Amino acid sequence: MAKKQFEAESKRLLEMMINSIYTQKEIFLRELISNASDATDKLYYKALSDDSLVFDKDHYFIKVTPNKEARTLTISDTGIGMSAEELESNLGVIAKSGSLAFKKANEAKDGHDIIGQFGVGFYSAFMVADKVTVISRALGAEQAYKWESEGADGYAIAPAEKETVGTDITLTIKESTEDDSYEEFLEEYRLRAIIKKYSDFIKYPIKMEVSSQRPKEGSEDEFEEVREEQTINSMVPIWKKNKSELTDEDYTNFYQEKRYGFDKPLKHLHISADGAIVYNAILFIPENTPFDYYSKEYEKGLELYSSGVLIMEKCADLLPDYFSFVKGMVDSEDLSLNISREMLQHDRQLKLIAKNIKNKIKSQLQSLLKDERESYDKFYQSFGRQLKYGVYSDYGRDKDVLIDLLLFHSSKADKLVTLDEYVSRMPEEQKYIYYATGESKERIARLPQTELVADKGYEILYFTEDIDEFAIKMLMNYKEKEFRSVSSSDLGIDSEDKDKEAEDKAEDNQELFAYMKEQLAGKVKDVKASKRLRTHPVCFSSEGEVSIEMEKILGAMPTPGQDVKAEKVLEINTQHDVFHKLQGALAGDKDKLAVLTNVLYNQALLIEGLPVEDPVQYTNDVCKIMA
Ligand SMILES: Nc1ncnc2c1ncn2[C@@H]1O[C@H](COP(=O)(O)OP(=O)(O)OP(=O)(O)O)[C@@H](O)[C@H]1O
Repeated sequence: MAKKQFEAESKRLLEMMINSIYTQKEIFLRELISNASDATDKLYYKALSDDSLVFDKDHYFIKVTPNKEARTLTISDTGIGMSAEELESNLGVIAKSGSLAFKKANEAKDGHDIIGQFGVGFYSAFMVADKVTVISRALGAEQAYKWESEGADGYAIAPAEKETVGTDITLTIKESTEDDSYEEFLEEYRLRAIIKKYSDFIKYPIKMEVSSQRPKEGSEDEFEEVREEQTINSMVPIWKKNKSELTDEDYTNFYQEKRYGFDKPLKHLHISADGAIVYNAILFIPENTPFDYYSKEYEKGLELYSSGVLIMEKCADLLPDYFSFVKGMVDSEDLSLNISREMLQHDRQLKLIAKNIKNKIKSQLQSLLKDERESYDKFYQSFGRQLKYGVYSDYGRDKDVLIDLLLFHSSKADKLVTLDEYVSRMPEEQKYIYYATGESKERIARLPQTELVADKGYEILYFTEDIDEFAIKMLMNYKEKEFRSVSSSDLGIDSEDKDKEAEDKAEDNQELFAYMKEQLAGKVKDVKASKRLRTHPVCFSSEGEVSIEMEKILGAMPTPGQDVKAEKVLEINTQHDVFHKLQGALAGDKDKLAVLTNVLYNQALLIEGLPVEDPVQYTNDVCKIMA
């Protein structure tokens, strides 16, 4: 059977190309500037093997010239140019990349990276132009040629005049419609912004004539507008510079110029990786929490460059959620781009980079914690909560990465402590890592439930954020020491006398506790003599997985029908005077016992920061006692 070639309907293909590949029109400029840069790189390569050519980088530039009256935008370069045949084959055949062919023929790899590879970027000009005119003179040729096209209808090539080697591409910008404005592509400020955004690190100067204000000659306070040619791009990417040449100030300037944040970076990381995957990255840990950081509006991600050209403004896949505060950029020549350069074809390389970056950030944070504790504390103030969310989310999948980066308030230190610090100073007989939850350190320190643990001289971690206890539940233990809430029914503390005493009291006071329990039916699971209270009369402890703090947090969430309750146990201090009142009331005045029970129950609620269920009843009961 005879084999036939597919026929591409070029017109349709061009239309599809123009209208469906790119999501943003502005990238046409990136594509044309990248082509101009490739054309100049080709001269450089030629000079490597041709002694008659001298390549002096300073002689080459790219120029962008808008002309509002004529509605044109011209991109000129001093690169290698194209002959009539090259115009025909490179611009007349969609998906034919002269640049890719050139790159393959010149395997040299020394930082002059040819950008083009798909052979389609040029046609993106038709997204904003009705007509594209290319005038080009090839290196070594006397005659220049003009290629002109109005898009799908085809193109024409004819001899033309051009004094110097290189290419001028002139776009006749489309008229604006109701939906789309094209005028912006003739505006100086807009062109400058697009160049800065995508092509800032093109290694040849991108020049444009711009207006600026200058003090008038002979006058101190008068200014005049002048037109002058300026180089818009920074050219040398800071990440390609030698680390030893760069100061902290250089990095801070880069951070601010790139508008990664309005603050100063707390720390930077400069990575030049050339292992399994080659990439450069500059990453920043910001000093302050961005105002929208803990909201769903916040978008994580790093800028992604391929050979110095911006591909994606926020590549989310490069950062795990728990490090979403990190800002910065990654540049790699090893990425498999898709045709629009807006996405990556397959993400093996990206996954490798992301993994590498994650490890680097973690080690950076670890050394900050070890060597610059004050800075780490500052960082933790801003982003510690995110690390704790990281421990909790995905069923604790990443807890091992994060566990040593966590800090908590403590009963024994003015500053935040790590779990390692806590465990390393635990007395030998201490079984658990104790924690207590509450609104603030001060309030937690006053909680009756902490009395026994504190009396024992054990350190207590103070959990002041909603996420703390949830994260700890996910961790379960640290260095084989289990976490235990000071409110839990079993504190694992041997206080035999107390235990015995409480058991005897329970025995003796069975009737009293049973009566109180009945009074509080549906509200508490049990009423019993406390082993943990020393001076306070009453408190709650909880049984089961849900703590009282968790009940509060879950109760405050706007999820209807989610009524998760802790199993509360009302603990009574049998050493306290009020206990004798209870005993007396059981024998003589049941009504009074009911009043006392209700008041004690509500007091336990108040201590926990839970709402009193019936404030009128409660105050009336208090008054009954007072009267
Ligand atoms: N300014 C220029 N000077 C010299 N040659 C050019 C110029 N612009 C385009 N070309 C030639 O035209 C070819 C097609 O350009 P086009 O932008 O469509 O694709 P590309 O740059 O090769 O690939 P990509 O689609 O990845 O950008 C280029 O490969 C190059 O050979």
